[in-house]
This record gives sequence, C-alpha cells and structure tokens, in this order.
Amino acid sequence: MAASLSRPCFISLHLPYRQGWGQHLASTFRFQPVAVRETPRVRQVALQRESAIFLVNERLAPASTSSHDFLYDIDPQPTLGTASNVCFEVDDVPGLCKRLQSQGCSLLVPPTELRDDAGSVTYGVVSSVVGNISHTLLDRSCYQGLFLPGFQPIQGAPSATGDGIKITHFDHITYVCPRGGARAALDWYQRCFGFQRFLLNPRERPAEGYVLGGQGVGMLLLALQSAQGTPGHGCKLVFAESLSQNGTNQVDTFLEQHGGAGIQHVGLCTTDIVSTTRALQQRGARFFTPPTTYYSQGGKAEEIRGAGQDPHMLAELGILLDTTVPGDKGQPGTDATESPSQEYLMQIFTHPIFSEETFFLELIDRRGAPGFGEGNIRALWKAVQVYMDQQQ
Ligand SMILES: O=C(O)C(=O)Cc1ccc(O)cc1
Repeated sequence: MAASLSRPCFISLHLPYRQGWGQHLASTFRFQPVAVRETPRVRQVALQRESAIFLVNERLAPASTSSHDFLYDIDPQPTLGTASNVCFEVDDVPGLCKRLQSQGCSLLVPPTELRDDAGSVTYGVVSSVVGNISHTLLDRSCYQGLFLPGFQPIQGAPSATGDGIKITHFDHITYVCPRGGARAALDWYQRCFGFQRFLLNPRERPAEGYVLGGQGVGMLLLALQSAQGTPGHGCKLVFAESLSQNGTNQVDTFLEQHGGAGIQHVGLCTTDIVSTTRALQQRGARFFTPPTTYYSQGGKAEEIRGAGQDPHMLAELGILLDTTVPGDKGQPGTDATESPSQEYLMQIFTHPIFSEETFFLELIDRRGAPGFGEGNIRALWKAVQVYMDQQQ
C-alpha cells in the first residue's frame, strides 16, 4: 500500500559555505525568520510566510565528514545552492520508512525521536529517485512548540502584515528530470507516496503527458497531487523533461549547472499577485518579464480584460495570465458546468535565486483554475531564452 502524504511542512535549501542567501530570502521575499539552530559547524534557519516554510541550511565551517550535522535533513554537500529536501508530515514514520524500504527506497536517516519541553517529534529521511532530492517524513502530532525540537524561536521577528505581500502556501514544486526520466519519477512517487495523477491542462493525454512543442519550446510535463490535504491547499509535484533539440533552454541549463536532476522551482501561492509582485519588486526581487508584444498580440488584452484584470497593470509588472478554455477543463472530478467561464490563473517567475541558472521562485494566483497555463509557460520559456542570449 502506498503512503498518504499531506502538504509539505517545509522545503529545505542548502547553501555552499559562505553564501548569505538566507538573508536575501528574509529581506527581499520577506519570509520571516522564526526559528534557528546553530552549532559550531552549521546554521539552520526556518523562514516562514503563512504556511510556506523554507529551512535554510548553511555551513559555518568549510568541510565536515559528518553527513548528520543538519537536523531533519541530510547534507547534500552542495558546491552550489540547491533546494534538495521536501519534508512531508505523516502519521506513522516507522511504518512508512519500513514500507518504503521494502519498495527499494534507501533510508538515509532511520526513524528518530527528538523532544524538548514542548513535546516530541519523530522523523526519518529517505532518498528520492530524482537527482539529489530527499524527503524528510515527520510526525509532529505530539509537539506544541513553534517549529521543531532542537530549534530556538527567534524573538522580535519583523511583522509580516501590511507589507502588501500575500503568500499563503506552497502551490507546487517543479522537478527537472533527466531526458527520458520524467515518467519513471512520476510512477515512483505514485507508487511509494500515494500521490495521484493530475492533468496539467485539458489538452494533456494521460498516456503521453503534456507535451509543449513548437515555437522553440520542447518540454514534457507530468504532474501529481497529494491525495490528502486541505482542499485547494494541496501541493502538486510537476516533473519536467527537455525534448528540445538545442540544449540552451531552462531545463537543459538547469541539468548542466545543477550537476543533475533536482528541484527547479517552487510555486508560491498568492491571493494578490499584483500587490505581492509590486512589493517584492520594490524590495529588489527580479522577475522575468515577457516581451511587451505578449500583451498586445493574439487578443491577450481582451482575454485579460475579460478576466476582470487590467492589461496595463499586468504589463507594467510583467504578470502573465491564462484563462481556462470554457467547458474543456478536463480535470478529474471537476464539473465543467459549475462555473461556465473565466477561470484563470496569473503567474510570474523570478530570476534564478543563486548564482547559477538553477533554482527560482514563482508567484501563482489561481482564480479557480487548478492547472497550468500553456501561454504562460511559453512566455516564460521565451523570456528565459532572451535573458540567456543576453548573458552570452
Ligand atoms: O508553470 C509552471 O509553474 C510549471 O511548473 C511548468 C514549468 C516547468 C518547467 C519550466 O522550465 C517552466 C514551467
């Protein structure tokens, strides 16, 4: 039987020695430092915005032979910044670890109990079949503290209200897989963790996945959603694989610069993408913007107005908008007659966060649309292409 996971508790980032990116996430993206653990060798800081938590891990000393310096994680020994661990809350850590091992999954940290005055937690760490990714499985049902045992709460963290940034939770995590590897990764997550298939777009054929071709784009996308979780708050996993003939694109560049498969981006759900993008831009966050023709060609301005948004405002900020084709939603369990039209989503993507062309963040504002916008993905792909050409 497969495990049933709820949404991620945290996503863990590892920085090479001496890269102050935790500070960047705190100051630019206004994630609040809520808890810290520091030893002579490592610092781990939990940064939170509503239910989205990043655990930022960094070494304070250059090298260590121990892979157990980091609590609730393992050390991927990065030579560059990487998002390598997704922690899921589960009910029965020992039982799940045993089941996963019997499926051939390697157990990096066996079930371990940690406690402090606020109670106890049990966790274990397993490796994924994709690149350097691992998963921490955590039961914190007997814990009342702010974050986790071993961490100290950070007092006097700046207030996150009234700054215009409305980020609520992790919407999706996108993995870059090696060529030919996306289907196997999807099958593994379905079999081991009980994720269910999610069709990205009405045009996706389940057996083939969502193939984006033509106009310089070549990519296969497949997706899963967690079986459990608050409705509308589940986190999807997206598996991307390059089908492109020429290797200078976002997916192949990730593989090359990351040194293999891994987490390419995290979609942060926002309830107000306009005010959030504006506030983040004012704080120095840099986003990919589509060419201005994106807003003037092919009826895009009418599409944006029809959705009740202002094309000039979206163009000024670089926000992308895609509407769902009415009556063609194709998602299992959704009734196309429920709301006839104007389900749409808006997205914007940051520049890579670390010094390499690897990990980035996305803001996604879903107005009833559960899938992913083909026009938005194409616009991002083109904007990245222009950016990479300028870098050369
Ligand atoms: O649209 C999204 O958020 C996706 O996750 C799809 C996607 C996958 C890979 C890319 O390089 C760009 C977009």
